[in-house]
Amino acid sequence: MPATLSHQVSGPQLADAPAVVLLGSLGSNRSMWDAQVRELARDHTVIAVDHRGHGGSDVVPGPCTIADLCGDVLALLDALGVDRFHVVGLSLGGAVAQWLAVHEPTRVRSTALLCTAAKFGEPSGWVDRATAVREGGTGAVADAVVARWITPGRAEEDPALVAGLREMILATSDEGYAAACDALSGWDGRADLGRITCPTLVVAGDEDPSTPPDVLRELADGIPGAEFVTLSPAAHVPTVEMPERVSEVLRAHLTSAGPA
Ligand SMILES: O=C(O)CC1=CCC(=O)O1
Repeated sequence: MPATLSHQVSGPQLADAPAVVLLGSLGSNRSMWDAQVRELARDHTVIAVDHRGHGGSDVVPGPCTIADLCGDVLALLDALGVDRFHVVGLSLGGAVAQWLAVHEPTRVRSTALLCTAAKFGEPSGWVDRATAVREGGTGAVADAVVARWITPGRAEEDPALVAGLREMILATSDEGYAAACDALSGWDGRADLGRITCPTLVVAGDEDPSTPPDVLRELADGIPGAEFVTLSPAAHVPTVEMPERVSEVLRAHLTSAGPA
């Protein structure tokens, strides 16, 4: 049964305005896309979404899979009357975007995969993180996670940005966060990458310790015709660290992918 997802629809809601779905990382909410929403909503219907257990979305107790998260997004889009869409996903959101591109090829117009992976390391790391959060809450991991989101140089210059991101993680439901870790532990999309046929952009952060550029390069190499861009200086969440550059790269991708 799909979860009801908190979301924000921005921009022209006309039949001819292409829809763009924005899906964020583990422990985030849709405010991580605020800058990109402002830019892209000038001429797209932008749907920024909170994953289940994140932001204002339903919390569904117990483990889930990437396919479950995709089912939530598809149910939301069906309810909004959106048939075809571009999907932009960062990290966890990028796994959801990959799955959608593989399994819903007639609906997905293009994908942009930011700071993500076809497999996020060994499953045991995610099982351990899920246990840590179920036992100690998101506070048990927040400092370590936020240190990977922003480059050390930027974190030193902008402690308010770091504090805001930490709050975002702390505001995520403990069970929602842990369930998303379960989804990441079971995620391995490597065998399916060749089935992604839509225009695809892959974006790396040059200082991303979670999904370093070689992981993104491997992802791009597995997807026929994928374009690859590295942002610098950027860690795991460039949408907040270098928002204008991310908006520019996404606009160029959406323009070249076209509405069809
Ligand atoms: O939280 C992290 O360590 C990085 C990450 C992996 C998947 C995701 O969404 O964030």
